[in-house]
Amino acid sequence: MQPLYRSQQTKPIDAAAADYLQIDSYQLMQRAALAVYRHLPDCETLLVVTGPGNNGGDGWVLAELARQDHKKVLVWALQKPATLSGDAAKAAEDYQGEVVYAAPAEPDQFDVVVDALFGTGLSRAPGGLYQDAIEYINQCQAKVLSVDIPSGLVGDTGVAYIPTVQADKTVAILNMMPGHITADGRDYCGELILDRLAVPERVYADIDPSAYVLKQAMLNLLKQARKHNSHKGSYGRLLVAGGQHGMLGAVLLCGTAALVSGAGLIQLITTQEQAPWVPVHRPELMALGFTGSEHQIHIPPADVLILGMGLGSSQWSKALWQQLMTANIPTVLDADGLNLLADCDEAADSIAVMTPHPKEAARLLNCAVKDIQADRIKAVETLAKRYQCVVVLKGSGTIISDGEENFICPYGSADLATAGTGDVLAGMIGGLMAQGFSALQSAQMAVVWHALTADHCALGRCLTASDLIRHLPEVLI
Ligand SMILES: NC(=O)C1=CN([C@@H]2O[C@H](COP(=O)(O)OP(=O)(O)OC[C@H]3O[C@@H](n4cnc5c(N)ncnc54)[C@H](OP(=O)(O)O)[C@@H]3O)[C@@H](O)[C@H]2O)[C@@H](O)CC1
Ligand SMILES: Nc1ncnc2c1ncn2[C@@H]1O[C@H](COP(=O)(O)OP(=O)(O)O)[C@@H](O)[C@H]1O
Ligand SMILES: [K+]
Repeated sequence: MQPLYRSQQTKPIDAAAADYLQIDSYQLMQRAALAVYRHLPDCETLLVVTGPGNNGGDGWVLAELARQDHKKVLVWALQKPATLSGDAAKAAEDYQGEVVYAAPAEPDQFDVVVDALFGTGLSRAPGGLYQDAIEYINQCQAKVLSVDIPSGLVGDTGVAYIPTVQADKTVAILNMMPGHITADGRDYCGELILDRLAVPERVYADIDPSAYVLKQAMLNLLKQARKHNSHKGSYGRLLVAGGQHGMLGAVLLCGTAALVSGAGLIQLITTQEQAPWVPVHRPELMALGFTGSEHQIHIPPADVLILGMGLGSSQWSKALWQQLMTANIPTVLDADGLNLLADCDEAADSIAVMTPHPKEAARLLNCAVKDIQADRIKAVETLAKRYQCVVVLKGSGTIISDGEENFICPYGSADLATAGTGDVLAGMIGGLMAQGFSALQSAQMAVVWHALTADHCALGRCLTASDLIRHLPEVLI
């Protein structure tokens, strides 16, 4: 799996790469700039906007390459060459073309704008001249190519400062960062290309990544899952509990998704009044009614429990939650199941996977949603360590953690931002666990499958949860 590194880790990576290639850091910068130059869209005229560090250095080198390639190039230097240091100073010195120190008039004279303002060294929100430059770039009609990462986007977290360069294409050099694909990342990078400068991954094998990128190939495991000589009992017994009065849909979506994901036998637990309606909506699903606090539920044998979708927070909800959480069944905890957990101090040993969206994660960690989004990896890791389970932090660039390693999903889109798609995801995770996949594998495969289904449908508008379930099998063909 493709590793993702934090900004602090990029210096040792650069050093290891230079060492492997037996070149110095300036030659590495030249290679980086050439790599980016090769990904430049077809153009005659380009503006290269350079900043104070080595990202700017890449820009100066690229500008000279373009000049030698007979393009009409203009460098807009936010920092005067005399005040640059190290490789960036050398790069500026080697540039033989035209330079300006203020915003060029007629921004539409350029076919392409190269954003070489900030890379991994961004340390705060761009202000003053830098803010003006980013706003200028964003107003240009030209195609925008960002060197390494769009300026203003924080590589470690994917938080986009206001303003951040809105790139059409981003060429990441040597390594990718979590911020390229989680939180705001995918809204700013445009087409994302990684150029490893022909340095094999093993060269930085001793540098621990911050996370890994999940891959479509994970789903191959699913295609091999069914033996000829098997029966429904081979694919597990699953309980799906939730759906207080008026919320039957949540458990129905979850149970149906588990069914389509291949679980053998599925039983829904909902209110006494709603239970008879379950097979009317979906004949393959069995149902059990829970009347309330006085009712000691007879819990059927089960390999996995999915708890919380539409569960609510009433007395009925709490009583059902309490009984099921102490039933010692490996549990996928979602939605209100998580909110009830946030309200109690009890240990919850049976939780195998939890699937919070940022608001649910914020309740569990007793902080604000913006604190979760400010560092999604830290949040998911903290939850995984605290609850000793696999945690799936949903949203753009869903992150999975088992407390040891983190995995980010590069697929999916805001087409999934619609009621009930989270219930579907919980059902898929539980459905895969019932078939014998580990909690981590199930979370990884379900997240990828769920997101790829949205990409496969590519509606560019809301994908309803029911349609999502209907299209799931198409991704496995
Ligand atoms: N090392 C190598 O061998 C290679 C590196 N490569 C390239 O180098 C890039 C990393 O370079 P880098 O470390 O110099 O960081 P970079 O992002 O250019 O800027 C840091 C400067 O910006 C400043 N600054 C930060 N935020 C600011 C703000 N809001 N407003 C104003 N200023 C702000 C910051 O100042 P400070 O925070 O110290 O005050 C510092 O002066 C990397 O992304 C890749 O493109 C490739 O060529 C491959 C070989
Ligand atoms: N912008 C987005 N990009 C990618 N996936 C998204 C986006 N918005 C929502 N999703 C996905 O859609 C699902 C929504 O889940 P959730 O918020 O729990 O909804 P619900 O509770 O209504 O089922 C999650 O899997 C989430 O990752
Ligand atoms: K940049």
